Amino acid sequence: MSFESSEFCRLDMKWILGFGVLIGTMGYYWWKKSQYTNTGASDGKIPKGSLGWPLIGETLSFIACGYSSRPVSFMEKRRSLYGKVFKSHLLGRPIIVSTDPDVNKVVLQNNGSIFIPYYPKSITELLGKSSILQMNGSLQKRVHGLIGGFLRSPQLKAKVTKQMELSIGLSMNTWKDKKLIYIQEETRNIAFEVLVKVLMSVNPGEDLEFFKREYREFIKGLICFPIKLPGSQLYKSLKAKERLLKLVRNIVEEKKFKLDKEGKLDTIKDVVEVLLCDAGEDGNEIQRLPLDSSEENMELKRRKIQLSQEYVWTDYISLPFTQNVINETLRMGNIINAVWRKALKDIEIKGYLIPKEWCVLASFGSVHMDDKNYENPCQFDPWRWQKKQEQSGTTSKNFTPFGGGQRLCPGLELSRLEVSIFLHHLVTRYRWMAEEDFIVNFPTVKMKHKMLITVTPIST
Ligand code: HEM
Repeated sequence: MSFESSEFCRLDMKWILGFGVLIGTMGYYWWKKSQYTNTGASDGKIPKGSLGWPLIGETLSFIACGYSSRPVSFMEKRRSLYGKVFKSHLLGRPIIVSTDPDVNKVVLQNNGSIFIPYYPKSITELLGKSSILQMNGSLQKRVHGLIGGFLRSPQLKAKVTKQMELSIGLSMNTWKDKKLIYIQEETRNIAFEVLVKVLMSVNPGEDLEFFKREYREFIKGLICFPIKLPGSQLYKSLKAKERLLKLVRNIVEEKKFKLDKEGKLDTIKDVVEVLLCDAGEDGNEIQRLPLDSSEENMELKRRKIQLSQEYVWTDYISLPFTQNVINETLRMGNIINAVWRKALKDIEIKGYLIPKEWCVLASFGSVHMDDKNYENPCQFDPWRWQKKQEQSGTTSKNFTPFGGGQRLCPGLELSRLEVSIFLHHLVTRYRWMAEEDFIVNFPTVKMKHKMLITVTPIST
């Protein structure tokens, strides 16, 4: 290439680059402006906030806060700048973030008609189109009703209780010799075993180990960059899902074959059978005991031994202080810290406009960790729940670990029951000292060092 032509090329490149930057900047400002003004008649009422950088918006600080020990700091910072409801741009979408319990309540209560679930792409890719979180209208209601009816049924709870006792017994019997226990691993294994049993009647063995292994890989991709190339986390998780589905399909086919052959099932054993038979049962009332001290678990155990009685599932959830401990754990743990929705039409809540097609992030974590709703929110204080009835700040709109409205978690009672059983056997069999540890919130909530404890058996 001659001097002139390479010089021309350099000049040309400068022009192209300069032009590119100009177009890019104009595009950015046009794009930003359009996000403020594309709402026609309702212009000007969109909550305040920043849309951040083109394309990535404020995603990087959102994720960085998620990895920190205080994931709600992303919300807190913006709440102090713009108010309880603010605008942002996350994971490729303009979004309205609500840390206001009243707004969250309206979002939860208007499922289907105004808001539909709208989770990040990695989640929807992994859960797939047939996930209940992607169902709407009458189909969602029907599937929710079937699953909920089954999960709340006293028969299932009785069965889960026996299984939990068995699993916990096997696990805790080995603790005497170990002394050092990774409590997170133990509880995860127990909960997983019981869940897979409840869903598909899978017993300990090769299949269960396969489920555990693949599920671990699957869950890693729930919040990640939505890139499906070989080697990426999403790709690996999708492959794990394929392998999981293959096994699930085999299990369902076997059950179907049996059902077709025999015409009906004598007893319904798991969620898959509920869905195949399309039948469910309603839950019953829980009797609460008047005790309210931390000794209640010991008291229950002594009573059971004295009367030579077996535990029934209602025993475990009748202990009010234990329920307070679980409430407080759910409040601070924020396992599901927010739900994601999309507005089907323009809607105004408390003076905030949520334009059609915009995404809404109803942040439960921010409400649970707000000192306006909970005094000293960073302090683990189960006693606060004893005053719950009198405290105006601790009403149900301020406590939504299981969501609300039509999509209220159907596994709510079962989860609480499982934790109650575990806590009962833990506090009545062992004393423990915990090593220092802290919560990691991304991509799922867990303890950084798997929560190591040193246990000492107690005699009763
Ligand atoms: C501590 C444990 C759990 C927590 C914190 C939790 C939390 C939640 C939340 C917040 C939602 C609402 C999602 C939304 O509105 O978009 C939900 C939905 C759901 N949960 Fe749970 N959950 C737990 C355990 C379980 C268990 C054990 C099961 C089943 C055995 C379960 C099954 C479901 C289902 C099927 C839905 C979808 C309901 C629908 O969209 O109609 N959950 N859960």
